[in-house]
This record gives sequence, C-alpha cells and structure tokens, in this order.
Amino acid sequence: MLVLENISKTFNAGTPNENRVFDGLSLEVNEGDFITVIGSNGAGKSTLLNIIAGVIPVDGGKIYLDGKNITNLPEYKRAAFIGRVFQDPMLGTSPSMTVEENLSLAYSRACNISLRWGLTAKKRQIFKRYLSNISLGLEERLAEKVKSLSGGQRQALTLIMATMKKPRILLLDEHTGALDPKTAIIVNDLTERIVKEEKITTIMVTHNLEDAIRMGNRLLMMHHGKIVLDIRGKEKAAMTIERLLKKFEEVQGEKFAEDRMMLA
Ligand SMILES: Nc1ncnc2c1ncn2[C@@H]1O[C@H](COP(=O)(O)OP(=O)(O)OP(=O)(O)O)[C@@H](O)[C@H]1O
Repeated sequence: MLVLENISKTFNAGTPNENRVFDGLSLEVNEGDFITVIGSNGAGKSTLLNIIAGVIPVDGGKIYLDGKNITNLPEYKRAAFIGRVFQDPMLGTSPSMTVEENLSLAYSRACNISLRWGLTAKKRQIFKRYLSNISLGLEERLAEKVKSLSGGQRQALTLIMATMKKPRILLLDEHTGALDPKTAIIVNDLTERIVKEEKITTIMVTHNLEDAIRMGNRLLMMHHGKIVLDIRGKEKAAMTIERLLKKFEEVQGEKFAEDRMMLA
C-alpha cells in the first residue's frame, strides 16, 4: 500500500557538511503491516519517517500510497491520511487547551464535521470511554489543561488523537523514548491495542530492541541509510536479541554499536 522507490536524499548538498543519507532506498509496506524500525545512530530512521510524512522532500525517487504518486504532495495534505506521534510529549497536543477540548478537536476532524466546541454530554461519554481503557487516570482529568499532564498521559492522548480518524498510516518516532519504563509499557500496550483493533498500518521507530522484536509483524534494521535486515513472519516470531545482533554481524561484518540502544 505504501511504496518507496529508489529514494535519494542528501542534506546540505554542495557544502562541506554534505551528508548523503539515502542513495536508492526502496521499501514496500503492506496493508496491515506493523513495522518496527531499529538501527544505529544517524542511520536515517527519523529521516525515513519525515520523508513519508512529507516533512522532508526527497532529491530523487518516488513515493506511492495506494498506487497514487504522493512524492510531491505537501506535508499538510499528507496529514489528512498520516497519523504521527513523536518522542517529545510536548508535540501533538495543544497544551493550553483541556484534555476534552483536544479530544473534541480530533473528534471533529475524525467525524468530518466543522469545528464544534460544544462539548455535549454524549461526546464526554465517548471520551471517557476512550480514556478509561488506559490505566493512566486520564478519564478523571478531562477538564484539566493538557500542560498539567505527565509525559505518559500526553503521549497516550496524542496517540488517541492521531488515530481517532483512522489514518492510512501511523508513524511513531520513538514515541515512548522519553517515558519512564513503567509508563512506556502502558503506552506501548495502548499502541498495540489501537493498531490491532483499528488494523492500522504502522511504522514505529524504537531504540528498544526488546520492543522491536516483541511488537509488530515485521522488523527493519537500518544502517548507514540502508535497510540491512527485513525480518517478518515466523522468523520474527522466533527472533531473540542475541540472534538479531548475530544476524546483523553476519550481514554487515561488524558489531552493532548504538549509544542509546536499550537491550531490554
Ligand atoms: N533536517 C536535517 N538537516 C540536516 N541533516 C539532517 C537533518 N535531519 C537529519 N539529518 C542528518 O541525517 C542523518 C540521519 O539522521 P536521522 O535523524 O534520520 O537518523 P536516526 O537513524 O533517526 O538517528 P538517531 O537514532 O540518532 O535518532 C544524520 O546524519 C543527521 O544528522
């Protein structure tokens, strides 16, 4: 459903800081794929998501979504069918608005109705139901400003808002990376539940190898702008951290080194 064909991207071309990140990168994402992406520092993981979202234009190559060439489609137009959650809990929600106002905005968008600020009892019921499934106590804080929430509560809210109108593709860029381990588990559980229930095609960048192996149906390992491993199905189900690191070594002829990688 999403095809990246022969993508090339160089930052600061023609300057002493020239940095060729991608040189002929191709990727085919299938409908319903939940892909986890890991890789060394600077491998191009965030750039890959930014290229899909239209934040960063490509120098060459094509991007197709459902057979339609979206290579030149601007970010704001892609936002209509792409949901995103970033590492920074400050992004994705409006801090000076309350939880229910934020949800109301996303709900209006999801239902394709004009912006309605009226928070009816029915809407409140719906929001409470959404939030009470998450063990973060958000359902009790509907009338509070988002800026007073914890990082985990904000990420959960952002995730709910990003998926309220089922996106064609959900991009998660280390969305639990700034959370404490316990909260990260809750947000990851919520992610898995939403992705599964809504059957959302998802690409998730993570620095946690264990999460990358456990979550999703397909795992990509990136290194120096290339996808060096693409593991799926039974092979992924049987994968362990040790096996994954060994496989990387076999393919690359070097040990996997990454400063921020969490092995468990
Ligand atoms: N907007 C930009 N302008 C210039 N260089 C950039 C830009 N975005 C990324 N880069 C460079 O492109 C390369 C890939 O960066 P990217 O953030 O995609 O890597 P990553 O795999 O997500 O790394 P990390 O795991 O460290 O977050 C890096 O060398 C980075 O410095």
